[in-house]
Order: sequence, then C-alpha cells, then structure tokens
Amino acid sequence: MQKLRIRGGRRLVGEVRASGAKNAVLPILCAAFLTAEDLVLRNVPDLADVRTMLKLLEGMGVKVRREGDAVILNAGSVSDTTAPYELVRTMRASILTLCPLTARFGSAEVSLPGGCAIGARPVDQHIKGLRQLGAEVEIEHGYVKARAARLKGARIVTDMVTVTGTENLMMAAVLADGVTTIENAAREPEVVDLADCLNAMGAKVSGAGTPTITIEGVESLHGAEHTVIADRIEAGSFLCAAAATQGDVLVTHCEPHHMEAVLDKLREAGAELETGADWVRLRMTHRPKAVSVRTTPHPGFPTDMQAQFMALNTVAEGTGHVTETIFENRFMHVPELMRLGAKISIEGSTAIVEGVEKLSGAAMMATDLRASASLVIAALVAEGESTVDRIYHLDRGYECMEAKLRALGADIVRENA
Ligand SMILES: CC(=O)N[C@H]1[C@@H](OP(=O)(O)OP(=O)(O)OC[C@H]2O[C@@H](n3ccc(=O)[nH]c3=O)[C@H](O)[C@@H]2O)O[C@H](CO)[C@@H](O)[C@@H]1O
Ligand SMILES: C=C(OP(=O)(O)O)C(=O)O
Repeated sequence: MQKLRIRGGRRLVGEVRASGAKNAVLPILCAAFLTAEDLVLRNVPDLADVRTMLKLLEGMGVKVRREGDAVILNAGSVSDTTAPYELVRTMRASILTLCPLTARFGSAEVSLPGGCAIGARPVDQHIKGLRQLGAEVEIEHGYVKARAARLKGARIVTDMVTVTGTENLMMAAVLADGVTTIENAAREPEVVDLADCLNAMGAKVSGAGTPTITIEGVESLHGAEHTVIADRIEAGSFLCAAAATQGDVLVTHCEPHHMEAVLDKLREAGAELETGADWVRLRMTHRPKAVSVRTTPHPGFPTDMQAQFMALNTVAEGTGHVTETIFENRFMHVPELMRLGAKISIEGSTAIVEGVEKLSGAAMMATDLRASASLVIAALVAEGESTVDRIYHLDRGYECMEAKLRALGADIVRENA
C-alpha cells in the first residue's frame, strides 16, 4: 500500500493541465458495447478506474488498444456478458455495462455494486428504467440479470436525479425500438459528453443537459471518434488547493463553463479569478474567507467538490456551513481533518467549519476518492509533515496528482507504506 508524505506551507504557483474526466470516460468506455466497429476515444486519463473498466471490458472479449492518451475499443466479438463481483466491487461504475450489453446482445449479468464509504448507493432506478424498456430483470445471487429480445422505447421518470442512472438508460434506449423519454434526467456535463459520443456513433439523442432527454432508437450504431471532456472535479480540486495555499495557479485544458458553481464559491472565498475558453487562473492574495455550500445536482454545487471546500474552510476566516444532500455518509474526511487541528462539528447533514489560523501536520487515512483530495489540500497548508495513507482511493480518480502538485511547488512524495 502506498502513502503520500507532504510538508505543508508552500504556496502553489504555476500551471497545471486538467486531464480527461473520469466520470465522462467511464460511461463512454461502456458505449463501446453498442457497436461492432471501432470506437476511438481521445483525452482518456490514465486512472485506476479506467484500467479497471478496460480490464472488465477485455474480460468480456472487447479488443482494447492504448495509444498515448487515446484508447481504441472494438466490441465486434464479445464472448461473455457477465461483469463479475471481483471487478465491480472495486468500481461502482461497472453497473454502466448493464444497459449497453442488454441493448446490443439481449442479455447481461452484472454484479450488484453494493454500498460504499459515502452511502448505500442503490441502483434501483437503473433497474426500474430497464424494466420499463421491456427487459426482464431479476436479482439472483448478487447479480442483476437482464434479458430482452429487443428493448422498446418508453417514457421513464426517475424518482431522483441520478447521473449513472440517466447514462445507463440512455445507452439502453439508443438501440430500442421507438422513442424513449427520460424525465428528471441528470444534467451533468458528463451526461452531455456521453450523448455527444452516442450521436457521433449514429444515435439520435436530444435534450441532454436538460431535465428531459429524448432518444429515438436506431437499428444499429457505427464506429466513431470522440474526445473526452476535461475533468471539472480535478480542475476544481487544484483551484481549491491553490486558494488554500494562497497561491497563483493557471489550470489549462479545462472547461470553465462546466464549473460555474465552484468558481462562484471560490470568488466568494476571496479568490481573484480570470477565465478563458479553456483555462482558469486563480490568485489568492490573503487568507480565504469561509464559504457555505450545499450540494445539489448540476448545475448546483457538486457533491464531488464538497470535501475539498471543507478543507479550504478549515483555514478560512470565519465559519462555513457545508451541507451534503446527495450522499448520506460523505463526511468521512471530517475526523481526519480534525487530526490536523480543524474545528468541525456535524449537525445532521451539515458540517459547521470554524476556520483556524493554522493546521499542524499529522498522519491521516483516506476513506474515499474526494476525501483523499481534501486531506491532501489540508496537508499542503498544515505546518510540518503529514502523511495520507490508503491513496488507492485517490488513484481511482486523479492522474499523477502528486507529480502535478510537485510541479506547482508542493513538497509531496509517494512512498510505499
Ligand atoms: C461514475 C460517476 O459518474 N460517479 C458520479 C455519479 O455517481 P452516481 O451516478 O452513482 O450517483 P447518482 O447521481 O446516481 O446518485 C444520486 C443519489 O441518488 C441515489 N440513487 C441513485 C440511483 C438509484 O438507482 N437509486 C438511488 O437511490 C444515490 O444513492 C444518491 O443518493 O454522480 C454522483 C453525484 O453527482 C457523483 O458523486 C459521482 O462521482
Ligand atoms: C464518488 C465518486 O466516484 P464513483 O461514483 O466512481 O464512486 C467521485 O468521483 O467522487
């Protein structure tokens, strides 16, 4: 197991490039099942989750070739439509294989992902929607087993806004007979990116990015080339780190219009921001001011940035309220941040963070992906040395984070624990 060793107290200064988005590339990799022709993807980040997804796809017979930041997939001879527990348990996004497999091959068996550190995270809406599209779906021995001769278009209204639920059902509907509408659809940029890729493959998807997505089913899809959007959460994490260390950082190759809620909060924290078509520069010339955030589906403040803003608030002037409305257990970073001297109390789904002048370095344990990022940010400002253990969580979603931070002047190394 590896850990990060960080000596805090250095301002982050310089330029950092955002990688392709984890949450966009994972569903798009699964879209490869929808055609027998090549799907060429560019700007694919080298992440543990991407490697897990490629392993899962290869295990089913998909041919995978990596060329730099491109991945070429061919699902012309899929031999197996089972996603086994061993891989699904390490990456919930494996459930995204369920709908494209059922749509193209008429059957799929995907292990139920189960809960994870941040919440129970059921997939009932994926299953409900797939049934409405005409599939027979059973749960047996921990697996979702779906079967359908050909899916049929339907009107689906999800009970709550679900990102991967919307994506999975979109991938079912593209090959269905007739028209599907998904109402109460997630509006995240990653949903739009998947729709763009599906349309490049010959699908007829409209309305992605709005609460109603309409999909006119087609007989088959063809190969395509697609460039994955930038990771707005990775970009936002670097901006938070820059703000916390009172630094001056330019994030390039990102999409500022995907990050408006986060950029607004950084301005409220006192950061000076400049944006261009694909870059954001943040300068923080004084101690940040505490900000209150409430997580909501896009275009609201993203739950995946909650922990990083919590870290920023720990050293801010004043008191910030951080309310988590999406996941019932996404405050696992709180006791770890308190080990550095942060003052945080939890009341229900709100963490009340009273900023302190100084944090002091300590050993910490990462519990989930964004919690890891928040611990790294806090360690970058803390006096003295900190360690962050169990960074396999971080590696799921950040491409060489420590190298990128080092290039900005951070004193951070990866070690074998
Ligand atoms: C790979 C990926 O894109 N992951 C993102 C995706 O996760 P994911 O797609 O799993 O999250 P959802 O949007 O589905 O979850 C939203 C809420 O709905 C609940 N729910 C969801 C589906 C369902 O069938 N039943 C149900 O009850 C969940 O438990 C949660 O409370 O969106 C989350 C919310 O923006 C992000 O934090 C994750 O980074
Ligand atoms: C919760 C996250 O990812 P996943 O849905 O893959 O667990 C995340 O990206 O913060």
